[in-house]
Amino acid sequence: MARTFILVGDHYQLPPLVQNKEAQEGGLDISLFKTLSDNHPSSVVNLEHQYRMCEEIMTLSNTLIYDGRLKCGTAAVATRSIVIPSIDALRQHHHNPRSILSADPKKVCPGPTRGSCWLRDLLDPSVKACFVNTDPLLPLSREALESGLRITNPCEAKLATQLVESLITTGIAPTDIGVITLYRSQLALIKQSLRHRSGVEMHTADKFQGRDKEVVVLSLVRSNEDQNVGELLKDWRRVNVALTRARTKLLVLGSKSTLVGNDLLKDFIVLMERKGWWFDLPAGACEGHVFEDVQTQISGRGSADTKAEVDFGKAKVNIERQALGEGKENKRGRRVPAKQGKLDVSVLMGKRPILRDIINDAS
Ligand SMILES: Nc1ncnc2c1ncn2[C@@H]1O[C@H](COP(=O)(O)OP(=O)(O)OP(=O)(O)O)[C@@H](O)[C@H]1O
Repeated sequence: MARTFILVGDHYQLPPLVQNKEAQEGGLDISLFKTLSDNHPSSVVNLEHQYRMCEEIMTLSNTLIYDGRLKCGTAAVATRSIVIPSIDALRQHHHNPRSILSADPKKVCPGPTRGSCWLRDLLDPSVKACFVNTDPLLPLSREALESGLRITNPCEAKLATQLVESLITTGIAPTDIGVITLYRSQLALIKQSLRHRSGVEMHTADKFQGRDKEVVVLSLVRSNEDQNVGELLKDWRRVNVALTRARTKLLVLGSKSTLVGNDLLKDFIVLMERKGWWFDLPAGACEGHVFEDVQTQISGRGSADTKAEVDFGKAKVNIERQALGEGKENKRGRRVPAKQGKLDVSVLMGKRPILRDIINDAS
């Protein structure tokens, strides 16, 4: 037996998911690492230098979670910023004299000029950490409850898609881009609209743990009148993971008026406002630009293909049907209906909101 052992880890991030009730009651959802850290603080050594995030991005978790203990490993890490090879290419997401004829003149973005084009402003390399407030788009930016169970935010999905498309248009490699969201249903929506962008990694926060990307677009989803941020966002370890995956650019899409309903997220909002790392989207932001594929999926206005005139909600339903096997062909080429089991959600969930969110995440 060894006389000394060293455990390396970070109990400020998510622990393994323990679903078994007996195991939970026996305390197995608390890691050995956390137990030892809490009981023997004098034996803990903090590894303070990090080499992933520029200073602005590090400041978020440093202020909210790590009590200022983090430091950038080198000056180069602290000051790093994204290189956008051809910002002028954003022009191709703007209307030309012909396409403008079929657009709503009140919403059209006139050109990729700083201060008047939200995509240009957010893509600027000087924007390293930014809260992108969706409240000016209300009621369009409200969350939606699919089948009374799955939470999505179609407006945020559209904004995330446009940001990713713009990053790629301006020369960022798809493999340098990550999209993070809390809910699997929201992830399905974004994956559907970015299905042709195979290099972009899109995961829930839980699955992104341990990974990083040059740029991360984070969709927080929740936007409601009750200031209900949901159980997933209430776990500060999940928030910590989500805020620490980007190296040079982190764009957080969310509703200020909803997120201030939770103490930690309120602190986050206050910090972002105080730092000026804040962007209020202009009303009509979703419709001001030209995104061929996105437009056709969401509003059907982008092309003459009438088959594509489906809204985001239906697009999502389609992918879910594929996942269930519905509509697959059998050997004779006939369409076969999906096998469906019925789940009595009210019996399963009772009054347990955390379970509702976990089901959302796992479905
Ligand atoms: N000494 C170093 N010099 C330069 N880069 C480093 C160094 N150590 C780590 N990095 C970089 O920092 C990032 C984070 O490192 P790593 O994934 O090992 O950290 P971690 O503690 O496991 O992170 P997390 O648990 O938050 O995912 C990686 O992109 C890695 O390449």
